[in-house]
Amino acid sequence: MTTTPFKNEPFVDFSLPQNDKAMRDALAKVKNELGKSYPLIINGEAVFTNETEPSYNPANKEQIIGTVSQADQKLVDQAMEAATQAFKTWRYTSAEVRSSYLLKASAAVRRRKFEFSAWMVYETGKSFAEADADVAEAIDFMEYYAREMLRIDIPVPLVPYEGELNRQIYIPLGVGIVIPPWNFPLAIMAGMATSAIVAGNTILLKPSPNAPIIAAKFVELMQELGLPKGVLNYVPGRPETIGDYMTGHVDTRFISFTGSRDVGLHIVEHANKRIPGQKWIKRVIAEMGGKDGIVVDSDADLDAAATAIVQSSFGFQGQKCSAASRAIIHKDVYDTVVEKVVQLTKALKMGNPEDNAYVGPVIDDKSFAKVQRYIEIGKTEAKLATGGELGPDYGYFIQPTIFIDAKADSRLMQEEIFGPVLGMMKADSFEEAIDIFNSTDYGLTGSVFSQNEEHLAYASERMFCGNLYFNRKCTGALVGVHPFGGFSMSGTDSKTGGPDYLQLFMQAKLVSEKF
Ligand SMILES: NC(=O)c1ccc[n+]([C@@H]2O[C@H](COP(=O)([O-])OP(=O)(O)OC[C@H]3O[C@@H](n4cnc5c(N)ncnc54)[C@H](O)[C@@H]3O)[C@@H](O)[C@H]2O)c1
Ligand SMILES: N[C@@H](CCC=O)C(=O)O
Repeated sequence: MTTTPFKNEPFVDFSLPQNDKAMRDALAKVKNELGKSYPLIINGEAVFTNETEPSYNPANKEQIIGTVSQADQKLVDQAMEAATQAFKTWRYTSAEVRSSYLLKASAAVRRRKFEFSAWMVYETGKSFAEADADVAEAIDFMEYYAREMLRIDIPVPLVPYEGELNRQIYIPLGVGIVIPPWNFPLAIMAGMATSAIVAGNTILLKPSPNAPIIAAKFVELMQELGLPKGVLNYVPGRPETIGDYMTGHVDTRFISFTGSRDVGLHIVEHANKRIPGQKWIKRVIAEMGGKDGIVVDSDADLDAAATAIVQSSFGFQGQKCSAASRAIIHKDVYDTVVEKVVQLTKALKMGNPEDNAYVGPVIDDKSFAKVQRYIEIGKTEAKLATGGELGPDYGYFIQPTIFIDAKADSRLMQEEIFGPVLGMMKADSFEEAIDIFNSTDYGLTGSVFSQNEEHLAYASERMFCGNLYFNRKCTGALVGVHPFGGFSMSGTDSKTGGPDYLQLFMQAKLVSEKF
């Protein structure tokens, strides 16, 4: 199958009236669809259960986006059986056919991009631009992985050996459990689901309880495309009811998880217990938290640095694993950078994502309480420079908050908050700034603003993070361009959107023919 070369999906320019109108029309259309009930999808069939869970709009706590049926362990077994049966044929389906489903899906999402963005505005409180970037990334993942599967399907050249024909091929693993987070509810969910299935596996997709409707809409789309039944099973359910059951299931061959450090570590530990009758070591791909930072050198472009700090810290209310929750500034420019960052932050508009406000709500009551706890902790560890107050009480709104004169080993600067809270501190030297950056358990993203080539070379070698950016923000990796994943407690460095990713869901087989 020939395809055009991969290129990233362009972002929508909402400053153009026609795009702004298209988005608002999509919001109106989706608003009329709020409140529906969504079933499990097992073996291509809709399964409604008595147990259901509502998904709420974080910007309007009373508004129900939809209610979702909930799987119990019996239904997980049914889904596991469906996936196991489907694997028997899907595994031998050609790479071209498997890839074609992803190309059709990306085209369908592209046609409906405003609609999918509208679902994210309602279900997760994303601004227009953040929702569009999520949709664009979902399209990119599918376009990229479709092409990657075709590339991997061509055996790599081995050392020639007289009288033998040898080739190394990649074959799928089996039935996987795909467990995405809520914060990139289409992009990461779709990327995780389609990478596993294009590699020839079949899956049980357990969506986040905070974003099950968007996942349901995506699964509907895959079904409309005719994806064979049993390949993608939609199995929402309470983690405490089915989480360990799924990841500890004897028929589970691999787990693709993206989420918090604690849950990721729990899954790694739980999946490593061999179940009687289990014929393999479960493979776990886990992408976890971050405590990312931006280092500003004494010779940096201070306006560019300040803008990048604010974008990286408060885009989507700081609810990104890549978000800059730390700014580490050379002492010579500290006061100037603090002043610029505080000024830019005070200018950010908080409001309803439906009105395209830049700062929307945090995702739910638990996050709302957690961020407030860290603001109180921050007040004991550093100096509050701006923010710290709550927004309108019809949603989970918290002002973008900045603490200055923070200490490297404080909780504020060590623990993932996952909200609109930034800690700023000064470093006596560039080298000390790099040491401070490296002083957490995480290693996901980081940026350096400097015009000193030697310092950039030093950072390239010494800054310990999976995604290191020079003179730009530390969020917004592009599929194929910035393979994404981190070290230490940020996960297994799976590098989503990169040339090594699909092989994580496959195993290499050597075929040797003597003639
Ligand atoms: N490294 C990355 O690429 C990346 C990307 C996005 C988010 N994240 C991280 O994810 C976190 C935010 O997402 P979240 O709140 O959804 O994380 P979370 O860990 O609370 O949940 C992630 C997923 O795990 C499920 N889950 C929870 N307990 C489980 C269990 N015992 N067994 C099976 N599944 C279980 C949840 O239902 C959800 O689907 C942050 O820490 C963020 O840094 C990391
Ligand atoms: N890949 C995204 C972050 C995903 C985690 O939340 C970025 O690069 O900003």
